[in-house]
Amino acid sequence: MAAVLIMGSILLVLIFTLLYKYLNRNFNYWKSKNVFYVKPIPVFGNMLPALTMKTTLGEWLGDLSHKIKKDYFGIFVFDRPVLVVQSPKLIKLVLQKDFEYFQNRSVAHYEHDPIMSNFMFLAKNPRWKAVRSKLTPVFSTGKLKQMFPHILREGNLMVDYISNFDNMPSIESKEICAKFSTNVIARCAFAIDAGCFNTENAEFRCLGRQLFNFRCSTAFRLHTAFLAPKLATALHISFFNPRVINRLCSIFGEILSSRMSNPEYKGNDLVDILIEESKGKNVEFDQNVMMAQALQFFAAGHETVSGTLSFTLYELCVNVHLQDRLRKEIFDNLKRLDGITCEGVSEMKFLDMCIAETLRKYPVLPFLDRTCLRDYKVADSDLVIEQGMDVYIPLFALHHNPEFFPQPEKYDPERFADKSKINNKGLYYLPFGDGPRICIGNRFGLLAVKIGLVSLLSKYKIEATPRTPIPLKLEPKGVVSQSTVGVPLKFVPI
Ligand code: HEM
Repeated sequence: MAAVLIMGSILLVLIFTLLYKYLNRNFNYWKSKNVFYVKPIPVFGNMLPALTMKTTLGEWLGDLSHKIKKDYFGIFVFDRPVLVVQSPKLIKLVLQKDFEYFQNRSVAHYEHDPIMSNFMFLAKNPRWKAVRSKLTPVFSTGKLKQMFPHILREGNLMVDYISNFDNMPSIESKEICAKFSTNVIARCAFAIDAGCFNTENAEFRCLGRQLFNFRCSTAFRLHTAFLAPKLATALHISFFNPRVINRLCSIFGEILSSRMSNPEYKGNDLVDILIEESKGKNVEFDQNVMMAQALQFFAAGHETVSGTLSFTLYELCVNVHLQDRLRKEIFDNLKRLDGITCEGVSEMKFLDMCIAETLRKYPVLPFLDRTCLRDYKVADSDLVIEQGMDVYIPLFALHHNPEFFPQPEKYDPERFADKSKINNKGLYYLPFGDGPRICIGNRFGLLAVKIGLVSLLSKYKIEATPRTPIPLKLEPKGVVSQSTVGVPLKFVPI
């Protein structure tokens, strides 16, 4: 009996020792490379604050990078060494000049999944390049001009919709912005009416809500895809809820078939381009690739636009003098050009400055990620980024770094009065990323946010209510920047 107990104890100690060694096997990596690093703890590496949902991913990386004032440093995401790059010059090399080494994101890829493997955001080269070059024309200057009246119409519908709540002390403005952005994407990409302002729970809105809600399952999917990409790939943990994806596929499938069977109809939209690309000449561009792009635009477009719009409304109601200044610019412009026009919207400088400042304070993504494709020796440095190493560019931290943006918590559009002063010594302001993988929808997204703001501010004064959170807290379960409690505001007709 005693012998069995002794053997059992030895076995247990052996198992724990092996497990401990296994979990710590990579923790010598940065030391061996002579790179400054943050001391990890077994299993979690440096991830504990973000995993316990005490802080958002952006704030977590921000805390680390503000303490470590170095051009780059090593961290451990669980047991995986990752290089955090925060020198503007080095960021420029990674994103732009030496892009050939850093063409792919480190986020999970889904080769087994015919739709997800073709999502532009997730796709790896060479597939990414083929898809990106075909879809670039969707957002040409000419196409954006054609979209303008559609977006403006949705802006007017949003204003009408809010008039139903004129006497309400507080309404959830993020939800209204999301209805607007969903309608805009549906109209511009698929030439259909999502009907979010007609029906309270229109199907497109419900599906969009499910893609970025705060449920634990959504947080688990998105966090695993970004932070444990190998696990997500190996276990086929889908980036988005498969039920939502299946439903969207069936809706977009119907739209595509109906358009293909009616070739004389031209929507001047994403669907036209997808169909053109798929015509015989390009076997690579099959139904799945088309479907993936439709889904990609829906998923990427609505949360980004609605978030930026609602964060701007929030800051303008907290900083009333800025709201007054912006409204004056809008009124002057509308009076001079006799209404909201495409040229007028692009001329409004203070509008542009406000949105730039919103995107600084609330960047949509907490960090940009790239994987090094082959060993990369950093010029004038001892650093060699090895093949397979993941690189994080801490977007939120850079945007909140007092060295680049003094008093970073202050909402101050004046920072962008002279844009030539921004990113003049490398890259540190990156709301849309940069380089060949820069956001493909950036000009479209900005146009939609601008039209949304001009439509609202020309008709309503926006006020804080007792329910408006001051300061606003970001939701740790969200991978993109989202307020924990939405953005409740009061809209007072002018
Ligand atoms: C305010 C609005 C938006 C913001 C702040 C934003 C931000 C971003 C950021 C930070 C990236 C990563 C860039 C990088 O890694 O360098 C990205 C990528 C992307 N965005 Fe946006 N986005 C916005 C709107 C949109 C819209 C409206 C669409 C489409 C309708 C869109 C489609 C995409 C796609 C497809 C990618 C992946 C591009 C690639 O890998 O080549 N985005 N976006």
